[in-house]
Amino acid sequence: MKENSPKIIENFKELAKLSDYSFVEKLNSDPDAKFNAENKMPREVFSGHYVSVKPTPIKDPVYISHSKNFFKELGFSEALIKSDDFIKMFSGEISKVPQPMKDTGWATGYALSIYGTEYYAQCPFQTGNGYGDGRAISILEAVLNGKRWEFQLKGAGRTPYCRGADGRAVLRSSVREFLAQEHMNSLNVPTSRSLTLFTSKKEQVSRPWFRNNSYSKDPELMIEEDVAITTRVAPSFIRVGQVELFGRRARKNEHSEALKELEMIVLHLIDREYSKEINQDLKLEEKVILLAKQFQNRLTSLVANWIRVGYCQGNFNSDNCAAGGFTLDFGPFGFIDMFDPRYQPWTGGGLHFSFFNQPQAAFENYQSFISALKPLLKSTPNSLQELEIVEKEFPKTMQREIENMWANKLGLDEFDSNLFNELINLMIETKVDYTIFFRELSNLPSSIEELEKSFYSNSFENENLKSRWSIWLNRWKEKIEKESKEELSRKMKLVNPKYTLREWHLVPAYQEAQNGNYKLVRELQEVMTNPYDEQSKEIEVKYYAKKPSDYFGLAGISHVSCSS
Ligand SMILES: Nc1ncnc2c1ncn2[C@@H]1O[C@H](COP(=O)(O)OP(=O)(O)OP(=O)(O)O)[C@@H](O)[C@H]1O
Ligand SMILES: [Mg+2]
Repeated sequence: MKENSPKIIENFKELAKLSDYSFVEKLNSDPDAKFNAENKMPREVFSGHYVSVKPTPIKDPVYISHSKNFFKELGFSEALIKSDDFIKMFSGEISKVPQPMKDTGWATGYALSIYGTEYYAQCPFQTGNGYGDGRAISILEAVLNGKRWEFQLKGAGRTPYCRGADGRAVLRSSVREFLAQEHMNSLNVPTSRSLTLFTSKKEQVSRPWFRNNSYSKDPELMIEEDVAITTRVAPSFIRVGQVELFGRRARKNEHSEALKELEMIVLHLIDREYSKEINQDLKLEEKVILLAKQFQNRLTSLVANWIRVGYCQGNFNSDNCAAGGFTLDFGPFGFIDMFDPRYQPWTGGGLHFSFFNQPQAAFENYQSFISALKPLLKSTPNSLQELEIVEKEFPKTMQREIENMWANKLGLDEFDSNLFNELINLMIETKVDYTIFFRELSNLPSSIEELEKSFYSNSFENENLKSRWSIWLNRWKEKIEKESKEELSRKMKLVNPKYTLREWHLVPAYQEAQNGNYKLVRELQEVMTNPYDEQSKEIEVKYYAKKPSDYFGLAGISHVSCSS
């Protein structure tokens, strides 16, 4: 028992000793950084994998929450969250950290493809050289209990990639990201992790938003919001877009080191995210093929998991797609209430990133990733061909993952397309609450009435619909009959969460936080980090509930216009 429990890091000095910045040391830094005093103005970054940037701290940081679970996993003592040095660091003040910690952070450039099309327009210089981490700054790498982690502040001020924006994140979006990220982990879906959440009452920034009780799809005014910094943690923050940036430069031979820099970032990605699966001694081309296969496995499994838990990443561009195959960027996200395959919570996102289109969006990102790898195989045509074969397998792999996921959600040994298609039709026609429906189904109901609490409309007035539901339920029951009832119900409840983080739960939590009351944020954190468990009656009444009808179509609840 003892051997497995992590070594506890009692204080900040011990944490400092464990820092180890191999990222910064192995990769190329932007050679122009030294000519720019602070690197906080938009400018083109032509080469190098990262730019050194000092974060801009938020003044008089106010603690809102930290992840107790993740502290435990890292071996962080709870005392750390009370330490002034720790609070300073994770609210952006790193100028006086003890060595070997570094007193500068780093931001990385990345490219943008939207649904597989390369974009340059979002870069202020129209070259792509000014696009990247505009407000995310990594500040620490450390090996903790044998595992390497990168710590990144979101909302820590301007970088060369800020494009003239303020480099800040507001309290609203930071509360959403902090909670959703931890929730995702507790749903057993791979994700970057939340460490801490701090706000400041001393700085406000403006964001486009809606009037109260508005139904507008477009933002109607600018509102002032307090700033905040969340720290997220992952083995790396390499995005598909980042590999693409170097892939594009190599393809166009933009400078003499371009191909070398692509190779470096790809090998680095393998080191950081795929070292277990890909042997160090293989040749470059073999590594590239394995990377393509492994990323395919992870990405397809990730998207199947998102659908399983009702999550929609409303802006699944290549720059929001982590090359390690985990969830990244909890901005324009939503957890679905009423089932609709076209659900898209973010008004800026478009239908191509809607709920059931996520597998296709993932494929587009995957193709962008593969294109970025191709320059590395120019001199090995056989490997290039093999890579293209792997690429073409994506839809099949995705299909397999999705079908397995549906089979598990329904407690079946095997996917049954007839049963599934009829269910989807019924769910759409009846307007069911996605989470409640599958959780109630996990109780193995004997009649369709037992599922009614997940229905938004009074469907049983429609005899035809009612009889179709009964037929469906009977057919489903025939399929599951072989198993022990208790065991099956238990298994289904492990994949069908009882609690998901709905927007109308988040709204009062961040609104109260804006007033200095963090009780709801902490309550939501507690509930949503145990999403599969039965919790108290009071919690059930409050959170295991359909979206109230007044909220349908309401701006800020049913859809968001600004995720930052
Ligand atoms: N307030 C801001 N100041 C500077 N840059 C910003 C700001 N908001 C967004 N950006 C940048 O705009 C780009 C697109 O934003 P997007 O909403 O996808 O990302 P994000 O939520 O900031 O960050 P991430 O993907 O790092 O979680 C990103 O490169 C991001 O860094
Ligand atoms: Mg983003």
